[in-house]
Amino acid sequence: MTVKDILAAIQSPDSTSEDFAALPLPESYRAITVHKDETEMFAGLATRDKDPRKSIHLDEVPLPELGPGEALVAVMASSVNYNSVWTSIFEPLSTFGFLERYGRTSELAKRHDLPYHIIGSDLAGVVLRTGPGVNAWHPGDEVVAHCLSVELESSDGHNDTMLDPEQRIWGFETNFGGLAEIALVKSNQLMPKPDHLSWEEAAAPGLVNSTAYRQLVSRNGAGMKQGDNVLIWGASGGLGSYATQFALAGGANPICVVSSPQKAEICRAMGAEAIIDRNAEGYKFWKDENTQDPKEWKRFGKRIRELTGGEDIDIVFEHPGRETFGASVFVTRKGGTITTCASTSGYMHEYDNRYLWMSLKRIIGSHFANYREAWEANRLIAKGKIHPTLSKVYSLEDTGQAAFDVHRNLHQGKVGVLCMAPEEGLGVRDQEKRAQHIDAINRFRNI
Ligand SMILES: C/C=C/C(=O)SCCNC(=O)CCNC(=O)[C@H](O)C(C)(C)COP(=O)(O)OP(=O)(O)OC[C@H]1O[C@@H](n2cnc3c(N)ncnc32)[C@H](O)[C@@H]1OP(=O)(O)O
Ligand SMILES: NC(=O)C1=CN([C@@H]2O[C@H](COP(=O)(O)OP(=O)(O)OC[C@H]3O[C@@H](n4cnc5c(N)ncnc54)[C@H](OP(=O)(O)O)[C@@H]3O)[C@@H](O)[C@H]2O)C=CC1
Repeated sequence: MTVKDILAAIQSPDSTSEDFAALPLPESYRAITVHKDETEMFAGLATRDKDPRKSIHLDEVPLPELGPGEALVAVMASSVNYNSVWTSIFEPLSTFGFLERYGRTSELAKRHDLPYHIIGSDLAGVVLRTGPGVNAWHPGDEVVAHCLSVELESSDGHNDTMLDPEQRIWGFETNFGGLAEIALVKSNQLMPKPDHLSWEEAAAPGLVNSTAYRQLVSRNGAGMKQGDNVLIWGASGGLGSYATQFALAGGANPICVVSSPQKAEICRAMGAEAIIDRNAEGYKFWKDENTQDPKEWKRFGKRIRELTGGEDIDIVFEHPGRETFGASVFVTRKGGTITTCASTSGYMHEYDNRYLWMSLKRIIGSHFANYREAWEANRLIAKGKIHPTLSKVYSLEDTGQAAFDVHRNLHQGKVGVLCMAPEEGLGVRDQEKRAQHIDAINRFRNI
């Protein structure tokens, strides 16, 4: 039995759940990996010069054993997330440390501690097998998977599953991720595939859409409300393209920051009106590596006031980190919120704390999304309220180039990867719903 036979079953309209259950599984499959014996390959290089094309491999790997509460999924498509860029440049840590630590927790978790790491935290595909105790999902189900892996044996995570002490991001802090022909997930990661989308469109939103939902909309994040002025950094990027949609759909007023006229145009096409091209306007928040320039924070704030009719920012959607954080804290209004989920440009932030405490502002740390938030975010995609922001699609062989594009900020929105799917555009089940949203679905394509 080979991956080709699985693909034939997926592509046949007559395949039943019983057919999928009866399909023998292959002994091995192709997967995108990084190698443990290469973690020092970029030692001494600047972050920018670490090239994912050199560290990312396409390997034939053995099929992992299926455990209780788990599912093996045939992956039709996946997407590149920035966490795969971090993995491939071994920053800020090598992810093999996460796999070793996980491996020490139980006999079953030992499977994850391997000399190769199969990466990827998104997928759209078809369930092949479920482990003991899985009743809600069956072979043949068309699914997407969110990337929250939790054990839930401690009460700490029982109200908010992100607070589980054994919380991990699948395909980053666990092995057997989505950039592969087959993936291993916990069955609670599975959600119905939005039926009006192709495989690659369905695989694009997962991680970033769920993260933006918690960070901006959920009460665990900023709890955005109608009329809020929301400053969105990287508004046409992975996270930002969903934050912009949530702001617009929720009656808020996004102030979109981007770095080119082309990206500004995408934000305008999404419906945003207040757009700042940080490149054209030449903001330089740091005079040198150690000194910020409050005059530049003020110039930025003045520009925001021009765009809002004199109002300041209720919520900052932060992720660039060191480069922007001082400005983000400054431009937030009295009582406003800075919500952060990352530090792409550096994790040691600096800001003037007087502007935080004297103006009663809050900084909220946010990370991915709990089970429920991920489900709600996927539901909005399925209902056609929020749309995938897929731009370019690569083959599995070219994943290194796809990750390079994201690392160098050469991409727009989300970059997709075809895993088992032989071509783009397959897997759409509801053409009528698709037709209603086709312009929005294609908004980021091939630009
Ligand atoms: C969904 C997608 C998301 C993204 O894309 S996010 C972006 C990508 N992700 C990242 O860049 C994050 C990568 N992760 C990390 O950098 C690290 O993962 C952390 C910095 C988050 C954590 O570092 P660590 O070394 O794993 O953990 P420690 O807590 O710093 O160190 C563990 C030791 O420190 C002790 N410790 C922890 N808290 C305390 C405390 N409050 N008081 C005293 N000790 C403490 C522990 O017990 C343990 O000790 P013992 O090493 O001896 O076992
Ligand atoms: N904690 C979590 O759960 C999650 C964290 N992340 C993290 O968030 C970060 C962003 O992810 P994602 O949105 O997918 O990545 P993308 O690269 O797709 O988008 C980020 C955007 O940020 C902007 N940007 C980058 N550097 C700077 C800078 N120095 N100053 C201002 N703007 C900048 C760029 O837009 P432009 O050039 O147009 O301004 C870029 O398009 C990554 O570090 C990632 O690891 C992502 C998802 C989940």
